[in-house]
Amino acid sequence: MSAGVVRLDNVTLGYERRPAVHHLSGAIGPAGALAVCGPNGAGKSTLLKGLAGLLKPIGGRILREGLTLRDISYLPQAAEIDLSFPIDVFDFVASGATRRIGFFGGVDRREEERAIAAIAAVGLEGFEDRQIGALSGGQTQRALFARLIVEDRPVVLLDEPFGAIDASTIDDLVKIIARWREERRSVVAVLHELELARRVFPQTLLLAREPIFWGPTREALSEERLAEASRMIEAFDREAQECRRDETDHAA
Ligand SMILES: Nc1ncnc2c1ncn2[C@@H]1O[C@H](COP(=O)(O)OP(=O)(O)OP(=O)(O)O)[C@@H](O)[C@H]1O
Repeated sequence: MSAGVVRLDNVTLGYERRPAVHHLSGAIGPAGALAVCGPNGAGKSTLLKGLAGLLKPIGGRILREGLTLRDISYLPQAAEIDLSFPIDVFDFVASGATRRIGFFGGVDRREEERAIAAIAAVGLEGFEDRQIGALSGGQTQRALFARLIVEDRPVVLLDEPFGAIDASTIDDLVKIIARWREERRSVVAVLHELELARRVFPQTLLLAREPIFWGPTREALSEERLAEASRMIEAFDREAQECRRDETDHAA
């Protein structure tokens, strides 16, 4: 699978016209593997939402060359995913085929086999009938990855896929990412685990509301650049606090 390219041209993303990330230019793919790192509040999740088409740029352009939004899988942060509805693991994983079979289409033998293979690939055999809401955090993440396998799209966006899961689950899911890379998909992952970024992703974007560095991971995650990112965010937070104080003063 040869993915197209997602190109960012001086992109600003934000909420209600308030910028959260700006001056971002670069390209992802084909078959790219990019870690997005940076302190809390750096704009990493905002960027992923922009790449997924959930947030329109308030400046600049995001171009999807040789791709449509339907070619992009997006796994939000765990806290944003509601898994309280009644569905078992098999049906949940098989629902990744919706784009191919439609909302009301039945899962045929071929799709059934895909779901079975995906469940095996993430190590969830034996859990097919378990309600999705009754899985542990690590098992849930495995099920979410299995659904991404069934989705079978050329670009995969992962927001903090390894938060609060144990080392053996991380190892298994890293293997899935390695397989996606062998299949020449593009993978973009927001990561707080810098060692994993160094191990798995050749390219890293270090973000602190604006790009600190976008390039080889070892260079992006140098001590100096990480310190610079922390300083930028601290300065930004200080400024924001002062602005809020101003607003309160004016209101008083
Ligand atoms: N829905 C929203 N409405 C308004 N502001 C938002 C919204 N989501 C995020 N923000 C703001 O945008 C900025 C960037 O947030 P974002 O969640 O993208 O950062 P992050 O790097 O992913 O942080 P973390 O590592 O803590 O998950 C923050 O100041 C945040 O408060």
